[in-house]
Amino acid sequence: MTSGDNLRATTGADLLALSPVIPVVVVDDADHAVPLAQALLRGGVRVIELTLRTPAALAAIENVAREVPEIVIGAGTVTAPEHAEQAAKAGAAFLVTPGTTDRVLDAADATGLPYLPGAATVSEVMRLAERGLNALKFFPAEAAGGVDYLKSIGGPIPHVRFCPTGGITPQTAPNYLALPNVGCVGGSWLAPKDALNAGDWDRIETLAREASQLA
Ligand SMILES: O=C(O)C(=O)C[C@H](O)[C@H](O)COP(=O)(O)O
Repeated sequence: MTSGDNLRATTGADLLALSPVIPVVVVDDADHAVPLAQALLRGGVRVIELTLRTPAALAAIENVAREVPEIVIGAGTVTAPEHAEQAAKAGAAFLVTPGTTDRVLDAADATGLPYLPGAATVSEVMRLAERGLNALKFFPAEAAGGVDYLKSIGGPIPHVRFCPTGGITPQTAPNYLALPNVGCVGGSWLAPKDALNAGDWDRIETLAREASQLA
């Protein structure tokens, strides 16, 4: 990973080091993506995960990759093999999956991009580690057992590190970030739907600034 304006991630471990919080964003309007990315950057957050949950997502990724090169743009909600290729074509610099299947992993590998595969159980974590994947998304973090669960995984499997995501808040994030096997957390709270729809970029900048200072 390099720093400054060329901040990039080449491995899963790099992805965990980009920011204390990876904003997980659902965009309904591709035109929101560029001002959103700019607001996150002003707030000190240099990474964004745009979920492939909406028809606007791929165009949104394309817009950010083209117009805001200073931010590291990733595609989330990669739940099918074809999503990986589509996201890479749109300009995504990394991929995130909520869970894993062999076909999705193969497709993610084929893009050559770094990615965070999702896992929620010890066996899933072990299977991914066998494949050499040691930087994972822990999803759904709160529902699957939260901080205590992750702490327990760190006993037998200390070399795997996580980006827990799902149900995390600005209040609970520091508890996760204090664990040695957590590199960052993911959260949608940085880009609330009402702020996006209202074009309230100042609010998003403020939320980003607060998140970037969590450690
Ligand atoms: O879409 C995906 O790929 C997911 O895996 C789910 C998201 O990461 C969470 O929905 C974000 O969770 P919240 O911060 O609780 O809103």
